[in-house]
Amino acid sequence: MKVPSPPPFIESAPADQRWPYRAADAHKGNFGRVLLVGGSRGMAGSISLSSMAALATGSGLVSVAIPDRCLETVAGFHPGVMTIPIQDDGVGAFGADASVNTKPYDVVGCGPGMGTGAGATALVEQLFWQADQHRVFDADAINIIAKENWLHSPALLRNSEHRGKSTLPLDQSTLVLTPHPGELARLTGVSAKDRDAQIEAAKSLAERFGMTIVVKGGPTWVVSGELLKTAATADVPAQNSQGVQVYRNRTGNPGMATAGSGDVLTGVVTSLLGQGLGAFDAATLAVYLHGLAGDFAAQAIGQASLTCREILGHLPAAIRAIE
Ligand SMILES: NC(=O)C1=CN([C@@H]2O[C@H](COP(=O)(O)OP(=O)(O)OC[C@H]3O[C@@H](n4cnc5c(N)ncnc54)[C@H](O)[C@@H]3O)[C@@H](O)[C@H]2O)[C@@H](O)CC1
Ligand SMILES: Nc1ncnc2c1ncn2[C@@H]1O[C@H](COP(=O)(O)OP(=O)(O)O)[C@@H](O)[C@H]1O
Ligand SMILES: [Mg+2]
Repeated sequence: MKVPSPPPFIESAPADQRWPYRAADAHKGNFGRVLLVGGSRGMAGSISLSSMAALATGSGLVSVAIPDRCLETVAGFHPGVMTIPIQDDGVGAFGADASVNTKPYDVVGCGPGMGTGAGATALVEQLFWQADQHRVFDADAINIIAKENWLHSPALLRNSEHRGKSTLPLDQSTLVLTPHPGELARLTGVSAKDRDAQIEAAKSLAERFGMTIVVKGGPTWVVSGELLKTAATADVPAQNSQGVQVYRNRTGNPGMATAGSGDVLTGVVTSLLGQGLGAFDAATLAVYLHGLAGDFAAQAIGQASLTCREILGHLPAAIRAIE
């Protein structure tokens, strides 16, 4: 099989034509069963924002797995979101033996507001292994990978022996990471002040593991090794010299530098993966749409007053603009 050549650097949004089509006889099962994992007492809003963003961008069914003590809080945000209580450590974080059944879902988004304690670490480790399923890791899921040094010493994964494997699956083409510059600095060791070096470090990870990385900021970049690893699963090995796919987003504004705005993005990326887009397509369309919603929100109320609520509230207008 011929290894696909990487697309050229994409300057403008390629996203406009790619909104998932809705057939006349469609039902909710056609648009993705989404699971979001995260939250803790004090940061229940984060994962709730992700869940509402998933619903607002077309997901058919959205469930949120949260520490038991947060269930009523999260359930109160949106009546369309289902909640799954997970073992609690007694004070509103995931308990040390926390685990989650991901089988019924098409995609899992994980990380916002979950902290980096024992239970959160156990959940992220579980999900890290499940490379046969699309996953989005944000915030504390990324912080945990960095803290545990799993990308650089995958054998450190504590459950390795139980799974009969000694190292992390090197094909992580189903994984999307959405770090802000602080999280990317923890993951790569490259300072958040050196944007160019951060993007290069993200490209190296994308190339090595096939993963897709959304390097958030103004502007946001998406780098992806998805095609390389997809090619590697056929009858030829990955030819990493082919390079990674790179996209620079052109929507968004500094008004989006406000708490919870990244949590909304996590929900949008997860939603689009659940609707059948590949990792690179889902990530690029999500950042484009999220930025456009932020631009509409800024037009409506100004950058200073912009909050995560307004980004969420303008997602429908952003979708209408690109449909
Ligand atoms: N409503 C909620 O419950 C919210 C919960 N959140 C959660 O709060 C926890 C901590 O996340 P935070 O992101 O606040 O904290 P972090 O400590 O991860 O990030 C903040 C630090 O990262 C660096 N940083 C971030 N963006 C940067 C940029 N654009 N350029 C340079 N440096 C940058 C800065 O050093 C900054 O002090 C996570 O679990 C997160 O999901 C946040 O998502 C905010 C909303
Ligand atoms: N100056 C900026 N210009 C454009 N977008 C920005 C800017 N600052 C932040 N954003 C966007 O806002 C979001 C912030 O994400 P993050 O820091 O994870 O927020 P939180 O964790 O509070 O939800 C990202 O999508 C990022 O691209
Ligand atoms: Mg964040």
